[in-house]
Amino acid sequence: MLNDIEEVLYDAEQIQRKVRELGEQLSRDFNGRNPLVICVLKGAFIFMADLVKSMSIPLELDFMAVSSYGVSTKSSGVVKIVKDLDTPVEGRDVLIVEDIIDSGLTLSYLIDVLERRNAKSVTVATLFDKPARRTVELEADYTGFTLPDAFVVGYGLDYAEKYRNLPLIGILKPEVYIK
Ligand SMILES: O=P(O)(O)OC[C@H]1O[C@H](OP(=O)(O)OP(=O)(O)O)[C@H](O)[C@@H]1O
Ligand code: HPA
Ligand SMILES: [Mg+2]
Repeated sequence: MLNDIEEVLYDAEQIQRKVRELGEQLSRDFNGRNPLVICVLKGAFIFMADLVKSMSIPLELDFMAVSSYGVSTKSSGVVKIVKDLDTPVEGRDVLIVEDIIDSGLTLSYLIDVLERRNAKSVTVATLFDKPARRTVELEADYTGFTLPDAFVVGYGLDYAEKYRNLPLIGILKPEVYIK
């Protein structure tokens, strides 16, 4: 798997340190609000698991699966809800946990859905951000790392469902996806 990585951007230790900082910050900011923390599957599953372990306040979890990339390094532009939440969001302080914001299409769609369901507040925490690729204007409230304009994998992020289990984040060699 590591043979397919062109460059490691952040190793496991750097990621763990950042996730801990974000968790501590979120614990301070959401203290007393019992947030509904939403994991955007599949990509965010590792970040979510590590993040909530660093959050020392009462909170609830739920999961939503959306997909727009398929077997491609470019967004199809069509965001599909593959699995919806089990919990009503009306009146709740919602914290969306994302692995990466790239074009911004996934997140702008999700924010819209949650606002239409009358969430009390919608806050976004993303571990990675690729601002150079944005097609809709959008910024996260909490960001771990800003990345260059390259297709990355690891720490939950995939190419064609592979590499999610790498503990680091790295740039995928273009020859893996350019045939
Ligand atoms: O800002 P965007 O251009 O919308 O890209 C970001 C989204 O794309 C990826 O999900 P993907 O659709 O690949 O599904 P996955 O999480 O199951 O891999 C990633 O996990 C984000 O949710
Ligand atoms: O760079 C990326 N890698 C993996 N999945 C993604 N989804 C959006 N951008 C990316
Ligand atoms: Mg994906």
